[in-house]
Amino acid sequence: MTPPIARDPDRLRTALDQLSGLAYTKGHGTGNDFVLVPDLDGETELSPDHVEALCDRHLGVGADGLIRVVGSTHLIEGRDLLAEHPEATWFMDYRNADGSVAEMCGNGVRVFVHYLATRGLVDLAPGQTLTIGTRAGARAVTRLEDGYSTDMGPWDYLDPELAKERASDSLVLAAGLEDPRPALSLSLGNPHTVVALPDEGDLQWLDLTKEPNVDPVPPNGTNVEFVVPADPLFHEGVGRVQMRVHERGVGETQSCGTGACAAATAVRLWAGDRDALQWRVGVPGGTVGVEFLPQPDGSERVLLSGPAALVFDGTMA
Ligand SMILES: N[C@@H](CCC[C@H](N)C(=O)O)C(=O)O
Repeated sequence: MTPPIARDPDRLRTALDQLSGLAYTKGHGTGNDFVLVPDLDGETELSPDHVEALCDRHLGVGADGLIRVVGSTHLIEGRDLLAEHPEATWFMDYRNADGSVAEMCGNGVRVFVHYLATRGLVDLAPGQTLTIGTRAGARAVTRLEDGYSTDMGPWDYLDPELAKERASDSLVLAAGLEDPRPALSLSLGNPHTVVALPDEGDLQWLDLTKEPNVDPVPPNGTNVEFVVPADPLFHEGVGRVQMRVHERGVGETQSCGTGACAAATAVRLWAGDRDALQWRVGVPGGTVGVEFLPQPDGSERVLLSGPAALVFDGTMA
């Protein structure tokens, strides 16, 4: 991640000048906010500088990430996916605020589908499901009365060799913690490293303006989730976790959907309770639901549910 002090305002201003006339929509899922750029026919080239400038909270629109709304036939990753999933005709081209590409965004996928549904680009009534393309593969998103539920695919250990029989595979030190703490790295299509803290006081006092130190750092970097399991952990059969997150390519965000799935997965593994299928994960921007669906081959698919909102439309001056 680029340290704020290294920001180059001239480079970002130049990038913004090149985007004059660009239409966008601002949206969010539990406070994880995005600039959505409709590019239905794949005609808009967005460089890392363009993305960084649009996401800049001082010079641009401001967001944790950018989502290009594009037909799957208009990018290589989309065309590759269409061969196996011809129904995935829309592609969520997601980028982090620093301009880097990420495989998946759990909150973004709901906001993306909400955009398609409310702008009349797809017909999607509550109860109906739409499959969309992402760099982590096809994802089925079901519209609910009050939000969306996404089949995020199976969770996995980031490094199955290292982690399978162990509760942790790395150490994480963050500003506000006295000592490095054990952590477990998981994949939800993108990489996550989950760290448990003893209580909510520890969570509140973390300073996530600085990037946490992960040792060893996974090959493609990682999002870091700090979690506090509720006490008692279960209420009416639902597991409860509070979380803060430092996202790869962004910094601290109000919420991270894939991160919430990783947090529930790690806490469930640590609790040793594979029968606990329903979880609620509290984040600074709200609450999301996580459900595990055991599969005949022993894997478990993860369902993520939560709200999606569009806030305003704009055009770059
Ligand atoms: N906020 C997202 C995750 C976005 C990508 C992440 N920063 C990465 O680089 O993997 C979510 O809701 O999942």
